[in-house]
Amino acid sequence: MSSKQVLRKVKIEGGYLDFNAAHFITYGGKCERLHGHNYCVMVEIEGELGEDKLVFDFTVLKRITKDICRTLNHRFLLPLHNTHLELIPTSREWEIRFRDKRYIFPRADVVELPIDNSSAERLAEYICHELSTILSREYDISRLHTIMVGVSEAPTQMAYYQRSLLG
Ligand SMILES: Nc1nc2c(c(=O)[nH]1)N=C([C@H](O)[C@H](O)COP(=O)(O)OP(=O)(O)OP(=O)(O)O)CN2
Repeated sequence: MSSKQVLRKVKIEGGYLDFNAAHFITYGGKCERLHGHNYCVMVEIEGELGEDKLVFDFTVLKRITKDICRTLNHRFLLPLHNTHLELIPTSREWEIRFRDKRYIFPRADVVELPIDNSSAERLAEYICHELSTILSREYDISRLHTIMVGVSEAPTQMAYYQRSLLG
């Protein structure tokens, strides 16, 4: 076979790569009503074949992605850096204010995310960063070029985030 560099892609999607969560986003000067989605996650990795003729093991990729989904499942997705919201933490609760609206959530029901809005775009970016961190810490990713995460709120709407894994 030719020794030319060939870029291949692996993708995981479906199965238990999902999480059910509550959220609202702020946009256009407004704050949505609290609602939930059955979010689905997909991951694509581009890279070169390794010795075992795999780009990256599906089984491992699914396990890590499922673990990340589990941290978001059955939680309120709190965007810690949303400047349109006033966030007031107490030892047991998170109080969230937007103008005259006020929510109080038990801390145990909240996942605190280092993002500025819980849009599908930012959730895809967050999951992609978490995944990349774990992959680069625990696996040889020298043959991998890019990683992309997609997050869908519903079958009709999905957002993607892609980043390089090189260097
Ligand atoms: N690019 C994006 N646009 C929107 C996002 C997003 O994350 N990225 N999110 C929302 C809202 O959070 C909302 O959850 C979705 O709103 P919408 O599709 O209008 O409403 P439904 O889920 O109820 O869907 P129906 O098709 O109306 O049943 C908005 N935009």
